[in-house]
Amino acid sequence: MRFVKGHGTENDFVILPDPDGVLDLTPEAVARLCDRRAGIGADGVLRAVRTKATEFDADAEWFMDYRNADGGIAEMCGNGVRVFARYLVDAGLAPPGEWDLATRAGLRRVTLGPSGDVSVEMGLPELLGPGEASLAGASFAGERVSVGNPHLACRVTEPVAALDLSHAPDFDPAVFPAGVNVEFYRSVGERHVEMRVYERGSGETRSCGTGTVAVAAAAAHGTADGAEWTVDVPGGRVTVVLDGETSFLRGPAVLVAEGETRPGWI
Ligand SMILES: N[C@@H](CCC[C@H](N)C(=O)O)C(=O)O
Repeated sequence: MRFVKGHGTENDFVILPDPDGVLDLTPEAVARLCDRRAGIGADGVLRAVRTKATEFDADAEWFMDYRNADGGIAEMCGNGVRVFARYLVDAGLAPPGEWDLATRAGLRRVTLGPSGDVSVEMGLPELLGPGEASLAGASFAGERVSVGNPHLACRVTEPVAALDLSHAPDFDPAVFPAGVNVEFYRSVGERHVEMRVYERGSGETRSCGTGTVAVAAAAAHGTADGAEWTVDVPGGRVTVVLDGETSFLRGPAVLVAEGETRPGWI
């Protein structure tokens, strides 16, 4: 099985080229690929399949089939879209410029040159009201946000580096029946926040694109039309623009390796 490895602010992915949709990608295979000791290691898998080879009906040539490291399916992955677009352009499967790709959360418009940062239109983040999570016995109030996938953005006052994210935050499954990605963010300047995240299905990651949009939306709370937010994550920095009708996520997308899994391993 051919693969490419890439990351966006160190949120890393195994990309599986599967233009004709012939791969039988089981949750177990995804978990093995993502295993950091016994596999290639990644926060998730991006299967690159032509939309016409899927059950989805969308006006885009390519569909991003995203899976979390535990093998579960998620609706959207902001950094994944950026890395996926960089892969398609690098492989000559899509042109530099502006075009749509299909995801389970709908079409996403990407903008990119032959190299460098990738920007993706993420849609309007939906603020859904208050929520709560607890971590190491402490309770954190947050804002529930949908960016196609579910988030709880919790504002904190201490540096986020001080948080113990070695265990998953607890939350009320009645409030988050499909699970939730939990972000902790602190304001460090004007429209500038630092953030850490514990992702559903992947654990703590060094960045989460949809999470950065959720955090910017929660911090702005509907007051920042046209405003540009800087979000620092453990893996680097991204920019989020909220314009009242949609949002944009911009940041680096890097391909680092490619190869072939050993026959019979998966
Ligand atoms: N890292 C991603 C989000 C991936 C999906 C998430 N773990 C979920 O289950 O919703 C991003 O960059 O947005």
